[in-house]
Amino acid sequence: MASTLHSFASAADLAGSLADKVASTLSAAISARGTASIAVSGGSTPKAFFQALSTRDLAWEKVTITLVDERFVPADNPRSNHLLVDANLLQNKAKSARFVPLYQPAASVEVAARLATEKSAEIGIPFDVVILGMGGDGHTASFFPGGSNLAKALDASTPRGIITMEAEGAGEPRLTFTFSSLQDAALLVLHIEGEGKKDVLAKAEGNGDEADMPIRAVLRRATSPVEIYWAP
Ligand SMILES: O=C(O)[C@H](O)[C@@H](O)[C@H](O)[C@H](O)COP(=O)(O)O
Repeated sequence: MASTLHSFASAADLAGSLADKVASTLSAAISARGTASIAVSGGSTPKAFFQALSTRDLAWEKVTITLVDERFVPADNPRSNHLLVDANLLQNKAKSARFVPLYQPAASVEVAARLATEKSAEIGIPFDVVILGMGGDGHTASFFPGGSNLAKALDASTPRGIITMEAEGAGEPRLTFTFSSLQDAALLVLHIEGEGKKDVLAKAEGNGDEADMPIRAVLRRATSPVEIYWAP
C-alpha cells in the first residue's frame, strides 16, 4: 500500500500535529460507533507525542488503549512499555481511557501471549489507530530480523492476536501483535525521528527481503495507507 511522508521542522511540531490527527480519528470513531481503539509502540520516540495526545479533549472514557508490543516484564520494570504509556499517555485528559496491557504474570511468555490474545479480542477490529516505531535494524513492533516467530508474525494469514518473539536485538522475550492485527488500522502511522532513521527508512523502501528489514512488510503489504511522520 502507498505511504505518505509527513516531515516536520521539529519533534515538538510533529508531536502536536500527530496528536491532533490521532485525536480527530479517535473522536470520529466515537461519533460513528461509540468507542475507539488505539495501539501504540514503546521505545524512546513516542514520549512527546504521548504527552501531547494526553492533553487532547475527547471522550477518553470511550477509548481503549493497548500496546503494539511489550517486553515480557512487569509494569514496574523500567523496560516496560506499559510503564512508559502509564507515565506519559494515561495522564491529564487521557487518564480516563481504558488500558489493555499485553503483559500479565504467567507461567511462561507463551501462556502470557495466549492470555493477551484472549483479552485483546474484546477490543474489536480493526484498530482505529496504530502507531508503529522502527528500530535501526528495520524492526517494527517486535518483528525483529532473525526473530523466533518472525515468519508467523509477518504472515498475513496468521490469525489476529499476540504471539511471542525472541531475538538477539530484542532484549527480553517479547509479546507482539501480529502483522495481521495491525496492518488494516483506519489510521496506520509510522513515527520515526532523526536523520539516521530516515536513512534506515530509505533502505527499507528499497529492494530486499522483508525478513532482513521487517518494516518492509508494512510498507509493502499493509492494506491501509502508511502515514510516515518524521522530524529531524
Ligand atoms: O517495544 C519497543 O521497543 C517498540 O515497540 C519498538 O518497536 C520501537 O518502536 C522501536 O524499537 C523504536 O524504538 P525507539 O523509538 O526507541 O527508537
